[in-house]
Amino acid sequence: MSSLWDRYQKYLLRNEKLGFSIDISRMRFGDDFLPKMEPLAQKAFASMKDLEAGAIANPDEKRMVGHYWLRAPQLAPQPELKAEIENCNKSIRDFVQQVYASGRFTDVLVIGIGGSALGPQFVADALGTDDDKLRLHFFDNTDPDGIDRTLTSLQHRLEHTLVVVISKSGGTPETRNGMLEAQAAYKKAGINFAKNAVAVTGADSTLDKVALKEGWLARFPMWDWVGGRTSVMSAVGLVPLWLQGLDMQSLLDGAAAMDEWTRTSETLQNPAMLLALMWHYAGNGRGAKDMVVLPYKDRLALYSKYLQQLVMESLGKALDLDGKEVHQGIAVYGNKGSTDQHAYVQQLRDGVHNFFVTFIEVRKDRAGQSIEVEPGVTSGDFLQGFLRGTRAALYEGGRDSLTISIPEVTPFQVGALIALYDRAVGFYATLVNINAYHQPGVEAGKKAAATVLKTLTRVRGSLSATAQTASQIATALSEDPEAVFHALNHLAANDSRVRKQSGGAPGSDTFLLA
Ligand SMILES: O=P(O)(O)OC[C@H]1O[C@](O)(CO)[C@@H](O)[C@@H]1O
Repeated sequence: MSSLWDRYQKYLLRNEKLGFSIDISRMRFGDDFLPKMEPLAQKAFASMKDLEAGAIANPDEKRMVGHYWLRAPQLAPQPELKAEIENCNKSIRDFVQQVYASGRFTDVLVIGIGGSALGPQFVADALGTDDDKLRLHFFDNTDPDGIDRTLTSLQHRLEHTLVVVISKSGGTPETRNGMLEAQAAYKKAGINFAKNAVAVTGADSTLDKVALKEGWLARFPMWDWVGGRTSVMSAVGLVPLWLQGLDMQSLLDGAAAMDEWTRTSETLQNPAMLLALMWHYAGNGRGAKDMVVLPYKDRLALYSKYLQQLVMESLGKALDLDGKEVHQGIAVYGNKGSTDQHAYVQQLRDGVHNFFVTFIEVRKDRAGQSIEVEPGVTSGDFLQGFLRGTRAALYEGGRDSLTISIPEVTPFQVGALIALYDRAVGFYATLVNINAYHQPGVEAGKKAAATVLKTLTRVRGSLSATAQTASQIATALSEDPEAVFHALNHLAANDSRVRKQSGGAPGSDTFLLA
């Protein structure tokens, strides 16, 4: 094999205009890999072209997949769609201006989950500053304590807090609960919730109807041709992030520029295709290796979490497009370098070899000048040293990595990063023949949760002043004793009337109403 320097130069792809580069030289694919994959890569380019032209690229749900049009409305397949996107963005801008002009608000509470929270959370954290126009907070769970923490931090500013409830389906229980909890807090404080609330949701969804009926401040659309995990450039991200005061036009422009670059069907010139091919190489097209995402920049720490949903919800599928059982997917985890060096990098270097790393390098250290922490050396030099050092150490240990470099964390670059992975995921899905745009598996957990809630209600109703074991209640209700036992424990921990008497073992514990 030629020297690493030669391999680096051969497999480094740069875009001078975007300041972006991707280095796949530390992935140990052989010379025959790319030629072997070329027919599949061409197939992926062709299906992406069809997708962007408005094909039903999500066959199960019979939907188009249009997140690329959000940053280039002129590419939408129908003029009405182009107009819808443009009108929506204009109405968001106008609304944001009205909010600023009113001087009523200091904070924004975003309520959403999954794709209706992760994008806004990542971008808000990556680009936020102390000069933000409005400060963002999130309810992204149905955890009562998490909700209380956020509400407590907002308690003296509730009147000046705009609530943005985001749910594409408009029926996600966690989000509905968050909304009800917020409504209750506003009511308790004597504030008119509707006059502080905004909805981002599908037309005629349950949430949409509530917002309409209660006369909320504003409603913005979420279209069925935008998936939750690729929705940050729709109203889902634009409403909260524009309110925060971020330059969302630059973010859209960065994504559009990356989209343009990644439309080339020249494999070696296409960074999204190189990513998809490297994932395929690393995991043998079966997801055999986990994707460890290591951005060396605090501002990008949530990117790993954002990518976790994008990649795992898109690629983790039981069936392929021909209905064959394949159980595809790639596990994604990561936080940030060099912090993770003091957490799990030991295992990456020496332990089980079940991963490949994606380093993300941000070339510019900071806005101002750096002090020297050692003669002639800055903190940023150290960060660079740890990145390059870890990359080299992993390679020496036989572990593969790829490196993405960006000049700095700006709205434009963040938009470009998001768009790069949007397309890489789409390409990979074609390489392994799956639908990246549905999530049938999530339904199973939702259905099971509904069953648990039903059991909980029945168990609550069956409690009396007489002490009973879980098995006794289960027999009376024809329920599973373990499910009943968990319900009883939950009730005992949260309902002061429910008493638990320990019998030394789950089967002997008794429960009664005090
Ligand atoms: O925006 P919604 O409809 O509330 O959904 C939230 C999230 O729930 C899921 O449907 C399933 O987890 C995600 O795909 C989605 O991003």
